[in-house]
Amino acid sequence: MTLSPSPTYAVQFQHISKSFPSAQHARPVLDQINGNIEQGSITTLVGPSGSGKSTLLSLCNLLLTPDSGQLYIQGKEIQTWSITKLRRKVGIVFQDAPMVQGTALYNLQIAQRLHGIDIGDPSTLIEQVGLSAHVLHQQVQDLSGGQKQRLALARTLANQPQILLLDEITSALDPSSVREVEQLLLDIQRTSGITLIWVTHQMEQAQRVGQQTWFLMNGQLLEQRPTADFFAHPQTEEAQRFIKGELQ
Ligand SMILES: Nc1ncnc2c1ncn2[C@@H]1O[C@H](COP(=O)(O)OP(=O)(O)OP(=O)(O)O)[C@@H](O)[C@H]1O
Repeated sequence: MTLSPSPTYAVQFQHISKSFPSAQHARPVLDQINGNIEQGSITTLVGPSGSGKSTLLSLCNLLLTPDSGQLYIQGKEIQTWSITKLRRKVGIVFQDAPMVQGTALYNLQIAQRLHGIDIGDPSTLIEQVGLSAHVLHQQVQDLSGGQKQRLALARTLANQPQILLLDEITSALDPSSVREVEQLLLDIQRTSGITLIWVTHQMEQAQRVGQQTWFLMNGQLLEQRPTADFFAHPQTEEAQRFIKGELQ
């Protein structure tokens, strides 16, 4: 493991720990996490419910801060980033994309209105995520789940992030929309070289999209391996049980 910060890595975790004082259990939610995520790679984060996956993602754009350890984004210590620059560089999309009442266009332009960020041509953005431009004038409450999730993606991509954090983004979609959103992200990743860090509960998805897989359990990073190796030959008993579906 590289201990000195390196810009060849999108993200480096060094001895990262995190607890929530309000949590009922005493153990840390993340316990001494060490690992590097290469620029332009796709890493799937898997593990039982409550293992710390979302917390790990939230540290990467300072929605949360670690209690201890060092976290580097593109070789630069995360606390030394300006929050605006960091949030543009490191985008995040959640399962339930928060939308405000109004048209798709109104939602797409939120960053432009709030922060004066030029998002470019809205039609180009919306077409990039596989929606036709007429959707821009529809009310968001009239969009399907898949369309809303694509809109959320377009809104995040408007900032031209270099790292994209995806938290269970397809778990509310029907199977065909799941595959479409996956393909869309893989295409975007291939053409732009963006780094994807993708939390998923769907093991087939973790295998389809991942190049590397990190397995978390009880706040510990128990395995970090090429995805195919991880699923074919899990090394820890915990991962073996998890892959068999014995741990949820
Ligand atoms: N803001 C918070 N305050 C207190 N405890 C929290 C908070 N956020 C998360 N936790 C706790 O931290 C632990 C890890 O949560 P986290 O959401 O990171 O897990 P996860 O692996 O993403 O789970 P899931 O797969 O169910 O989404 C859980 O025990 C959760 O209850």
